[in-house]
Amino acid sequence: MSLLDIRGLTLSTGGQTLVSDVSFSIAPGERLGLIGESGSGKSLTALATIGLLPRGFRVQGSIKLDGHEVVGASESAMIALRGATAATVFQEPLTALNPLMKVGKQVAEPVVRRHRRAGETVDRAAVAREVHSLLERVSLPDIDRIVKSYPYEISGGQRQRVAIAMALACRPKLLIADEPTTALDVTTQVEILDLLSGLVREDDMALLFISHDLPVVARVTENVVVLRRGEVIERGQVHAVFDEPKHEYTRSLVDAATAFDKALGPAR
Ligand SMILES: Nc1ncnc2c1ncn2[C@@H]1O[C@H](COP(=O)(O)OP(=O)(O)OP(=O)(O)O)[C@@H](O)[C@H]1O
Repeated sequence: MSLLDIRGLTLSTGGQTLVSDVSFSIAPGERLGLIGESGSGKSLTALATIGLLPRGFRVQGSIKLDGHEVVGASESAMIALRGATAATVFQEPLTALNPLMKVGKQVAEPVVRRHRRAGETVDRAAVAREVHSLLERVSLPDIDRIVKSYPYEISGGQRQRVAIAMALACRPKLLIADEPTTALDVTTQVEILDLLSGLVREDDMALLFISHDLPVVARVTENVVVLRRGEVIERGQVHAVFDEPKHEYTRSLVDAATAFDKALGPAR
C-alpha cells in the first residue's frame, strides 16, 4: 500500500483552478521530488496533503495518507496524522519556530507529544537527553549553547537544522520538505541537503521533496513529478528526467539549473 496516494487532486479558489487533476503516490521509504517553477502549485499540493490549505479552497479528488482520507477529514483527525504520519520542514525555518521560546524547549515539545501519544510517561531528564541526541543527529555544534538560545541567536542554517530535528522528533513515516534550502546560501544548502538525505535513509522515512530546482531534487530523491501551472506534465526516475527531459518545460528547468548544479559539486 502507498503511504501517500493522491488521485485527481484539483484545488480551486475564487473561480480559479490552481491545481488540476494531479495524481501521484509515494511508497513507504520512497523519495519523490515535486518540481516546477514558482506558482506551479507545489506548495498548495503539500498543504492539501496535511490538511492545511488556506480558507476558501475547494478540494476535489482524493488524498490518502497512510490509508486515511485527508479530503474532508475533520481537524481532529488531521491533528492525529500531522507529525506522527507526516511531518514538515518549510523554506523559512522561522515559520516553524517560536521566536520567544528557547530552542531546547521547542525541540522538547514534539518529543513529549510523541511519548504522550504512545501512552508513555517521560521525565525531564529523558526528554533533555532525547533533545540533545536529536540536535546531535542534525550535526549542530555547541549543543549546550544552542538549547539555551532563542531562534534569532543562531544562524539560518542552524535554524533549519533545528526545524529538521523537530520533524525527526515526531518519527514520521513521511517527511514533507518544501524548499527547505532555498533561503540559505549555496554551501549551507549543500550541507542541509546531504544531511536530510542521510537522515531519511537512516530512518527509512519516505520523502516528498519540493523544489523549483531539478539538481537539488536529483541530489535527494529517486523519482520526480514535474508540475506546470498546476498540472503534471512529466514524471519518472529523476536521472532519466534530468538526462532526457521529454517536455520542453522540463528541459528549460534543466538548462536553467546547470550553473547551480556545478556549484553543488558531486553528491555524497
Ligand atoms: N491563498 C491563496 N489564494 C489564492 N491563490 C493562491 C493562494 N495560495 C497560492 N495561490 C496561487 O496558487 C498558485 C500556486 O501556488 P503555490 O504556492 O502552490 O506555488 P509553488 O509552486 O509552491 O510556488 P513557489 O515555488 O513560489 O512556492 C499560485 O499562482 C499562487 O499565486
